[in-house]
Amino acid sequence: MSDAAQGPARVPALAIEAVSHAFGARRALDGVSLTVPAGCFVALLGPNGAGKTTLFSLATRLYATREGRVRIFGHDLSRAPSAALAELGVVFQSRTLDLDLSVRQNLAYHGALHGMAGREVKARIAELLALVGLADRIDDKVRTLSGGQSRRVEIARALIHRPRLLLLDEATVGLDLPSRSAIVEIVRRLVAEEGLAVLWATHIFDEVRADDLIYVLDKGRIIAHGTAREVTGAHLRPAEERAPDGPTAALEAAFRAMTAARAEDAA
Ligand SMILES: Nc1ncnc2c1ncn2[C@@H]1O[C@H](COP(=O)(O)OP(=O)(O)OP(=O)(O)O)[C@@H](O)[C@H]1O
Repeated sequence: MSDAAQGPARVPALAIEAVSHAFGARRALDGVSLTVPAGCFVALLGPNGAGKTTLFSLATRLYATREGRVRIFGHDLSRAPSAALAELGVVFQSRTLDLDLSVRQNLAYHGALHGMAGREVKARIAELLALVGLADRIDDKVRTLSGGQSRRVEIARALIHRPRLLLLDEATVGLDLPSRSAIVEIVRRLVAEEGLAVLWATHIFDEVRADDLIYVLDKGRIIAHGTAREVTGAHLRPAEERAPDGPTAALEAAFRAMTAARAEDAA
């Protein structure tokens, strides 16, 4: 029996197993394994150059997986790419909306690419724009939107075909605090209310909550995983863990300690 046939409760939304990737002699990912359970928010934390975007490029089949395996709701991305990709929505790090088209046109184009019928696309656009709080901007050109608003349109676009897994690569980078909070809030609501599974790549610690599952990626390797609370506890002495600045500062301190220890080992 294939993994996809075992029933939704047991099959993870995303299962990355022992994936490696090299650009020439540079090994960007080295035996990375990571699981996003169905209906869960998982954060992928890593500094610049850790390999987050490379991992996303493999999980979206932008790059072929040569070493290891990627499965989306049990569908092997190499062997059954259509079934796997039908379950997947992606918000890439760089902006990809057409600035001279309206919000509606950008979304409708994407719906057509997924083979959705016109009436279905129209209803889905209305539903999604209400969800991201942009119903009143439907006929405005994307050029007239703020950075945070365009990001929200990109989230709506990624969800147009009703995927059950959403990958976001540093979706809040370059945004001010209120815009960042609004986006994190929308994504967390989708997880809580719609049962969406999310892999949220970031290097911003205050976007992670103590109960979130996190994976810490550094120089192409997963160096810690568990809940943020567990990872913080495992890598900090108790006095630091009780830092007055709270869990964000504790997580950041734990992260610095882990990556610094690896840098010393490598020296
Ligand atoms: N197309 C490429 N050609 C050569 N090397 C690359 C390429 N893309 C990434 N790399 C290298 O692979 C490593 C991982 O890069 P990647 O972009 O995946 O990291 P990242 O965690 O997404 O970083 P950032 O947060 O800065 O986007 C880096 O050393 C980078 O220089």
